[in-house]
Amino acid sequence: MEMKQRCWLVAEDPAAAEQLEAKIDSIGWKVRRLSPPLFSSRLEEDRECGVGLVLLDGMADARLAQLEAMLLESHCPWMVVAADDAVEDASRRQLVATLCHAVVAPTIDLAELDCLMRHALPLSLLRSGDSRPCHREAALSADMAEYEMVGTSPVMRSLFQVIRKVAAVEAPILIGGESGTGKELTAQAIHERSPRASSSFHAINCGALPDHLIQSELFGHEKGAFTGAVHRKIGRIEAADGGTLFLDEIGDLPLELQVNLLRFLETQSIQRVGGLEEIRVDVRIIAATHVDLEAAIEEGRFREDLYHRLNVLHVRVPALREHPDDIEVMARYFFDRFSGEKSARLKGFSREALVVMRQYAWPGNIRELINRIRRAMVMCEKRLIQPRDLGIERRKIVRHSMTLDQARERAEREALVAALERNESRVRPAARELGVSHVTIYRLMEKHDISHPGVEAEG
Ligand SMILES: Nc1ncnc2c1ncn2[C@@H]1O[C@H](COP(=O)(O)OP(=O)(O)OP(=O)(O)O)[C@@H](O)[C@H]1O
Repeated sequence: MEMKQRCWLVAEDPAAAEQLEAKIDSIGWKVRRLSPPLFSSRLEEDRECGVGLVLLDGMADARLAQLEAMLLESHCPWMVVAADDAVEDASRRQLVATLCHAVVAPTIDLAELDCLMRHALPLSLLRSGDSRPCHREAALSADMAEYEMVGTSPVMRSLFQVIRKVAAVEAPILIGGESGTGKELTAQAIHERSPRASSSFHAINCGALPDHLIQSELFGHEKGAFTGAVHRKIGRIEAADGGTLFLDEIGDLPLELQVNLLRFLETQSIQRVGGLEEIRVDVRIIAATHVDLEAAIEEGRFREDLYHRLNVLHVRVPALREHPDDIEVMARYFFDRFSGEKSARLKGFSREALVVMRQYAWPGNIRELINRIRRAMVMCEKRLIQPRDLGIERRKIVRHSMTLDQARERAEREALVAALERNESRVRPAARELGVSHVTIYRLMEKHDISHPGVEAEG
């Protein structure tokens, strides 16, 4: 038997409510009636209701303040059932215009009403701080809860799949991707899924430390090893014993330290600066880079042997512009996350803001998205965030717009990822679906840097 969808029905007049309830029930909805007094806490009585109806005809003026407070707290989209003249009064008009999703006449065709209500349902999930689009599978929401990584597009789903796979093995990992795409978050997610999860995760940014400090920071030093070394210091590698060490901006590691790191990866032991003792340390290294390390090798800035040692497993984190379908979901997620900093009046994003966010190229990726949303939440003086609050002007969008070639590349990548995902990463069925040979699929996977489910082993 099919489960009935549930909806709220708010009405002042019990007889009118009963009549409307019978009609809505006849089109397959289970009605939860709310009769005055209307307190927001009553919305807790049934969290399954995904949409609400308000019968405005016959509602007393004195009730409007209660109704407004309740609608403000509610995550549901609300529809007003009212005759034309019921919304002529200015305060009623204001309430309906700002807090309701639709206005329908009491004489509306029931099939039409059913259709409107069903279409409004997904809004309640989007607004509830639960950034899951309602029709995604449960597995996906579990992914997000696990890593606090938001994303439901094929590329992000494929990233979640890779994270799970590489977490289970012990080898070093190299994470590639532009700045602000979520490389550190990915490393953390891998750690949390790995057998080392109960031990610590240490992160160090190789680009942020002066050259003369990095060595003792990573490997530690003995007392008296150099001027100023008044105590023995345990380095980050040793401190991470049993856990995971995340080395961000690995391309910035000075060449002489690259040798030491390589030695550690080969022997699993370190020597503190000024010490002779070989200390065995059990640490999993995850490195990340936003620069092309192969180019750095060509230029003599990065050791090829270290590159192969680190790049045993490779994970690529996509740029935000490669998964524009996630932008709205992420925007709402961050809006909810920072909602403590906003004015009570601010309710969300205008349609125009959502459109420009989708078109913008996001050179700073998710970090930029977060910063622009936080700023907009402070700057916005209206109920809904506008493009100018985000500081995204049309001009910028045009400048970053794609060429036809870029658009083709993107579409090709997206089609490939989606087909592999639909076929559980099996290449031959994906090839059949896309009407190409399996050799072409392998070529395209290499071209677009898409990991094979087995995760490519190098070095
Ligand atoms: N999928 C995601 N869902 C939610 N938040 C995310 C996601 N990816 C990244 N973030 C957030 O975006 C910000 C930037 O992410 P992170 O620091 O992991 O990026 P990065 O690639 O390591 O950046 P950099 O290259 O500059 O070191 C962080 O606040 C992170 O929590």
